[in-house]
Amino acid sequence: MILLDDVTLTYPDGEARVTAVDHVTLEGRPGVLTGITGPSGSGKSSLLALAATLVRPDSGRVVIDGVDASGLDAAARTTLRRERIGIVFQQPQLLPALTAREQLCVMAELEGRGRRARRATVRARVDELLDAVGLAAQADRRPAGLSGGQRQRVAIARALVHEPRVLLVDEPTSALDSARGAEIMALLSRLARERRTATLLVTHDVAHADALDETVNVVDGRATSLTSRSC
Ligand SMILES: Nc1ncnc2c1ncn2[C@@H]1O[C@H](COP(=O)(O)OP(=O)(O)OP(=O)(O)O)[C@@H](O)[C@H]1O
Repeated sequence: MILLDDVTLTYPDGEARVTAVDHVTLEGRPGVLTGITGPSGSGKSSLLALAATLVRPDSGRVVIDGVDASGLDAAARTTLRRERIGIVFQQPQLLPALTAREQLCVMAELEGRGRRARRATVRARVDELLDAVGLAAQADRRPAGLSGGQRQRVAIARALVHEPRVLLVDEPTSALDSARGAEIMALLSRLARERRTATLLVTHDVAHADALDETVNVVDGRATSLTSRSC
């Protein structure tokens, strides 16, 4: 679970400061895909950066799985991030020389799982994830041999290698046509449900709102409305 509790974030702007996030409270619960929508400049990316513990709020708390990240130093926040948070960026950012399977294995090694777990265990986990994102047949392909949607699927699987409790996704459909975009949104919805990951997803694209369980609309740094599919 992730809770942004009454968070405010400002940036320096000449002699003054610009308020990017203004007293926002937002919760991501296990198994729930929560969308963050709003116009350009409204503060969506800043909210995601707060959730990722990449920046500290000026006020308010960011609580991840019961741990208040706002009180931690940079090293402890990095550990928290590496253990409990997965991030999918707008562009998949894959390494050109590595196959889909290797992209995930490298991440498993970086996260220390390669040392702790037997190689065969890591390989089984990586293959299970590639299967879960529909890429079992493409596991040995490099990024150049994959479509844009397939590359984004690799990035999603890679973000889940260390079994994070929280998944943060930034505009995952912006480089895809609407059919591929809808497939990625359906995949993220299914993964959130099946893996019980609290998923926060920034999107401009209202066309994909159906896949979201909840939507927080942000305008001028403030959360103006919350819609829930279950209501
Ligand atoms: N590093 C920064 N320094 C100064 N101001 C910033 C910085 N990052 C964002 N801002 C300002 O904070 C506000 C919110 O920006 P943010 O990028 O979070 O919005 P956004 O909704 O993600 O926009 P977009 O959809 O265009 O990516 C804007 O006024 C922006 O200009």
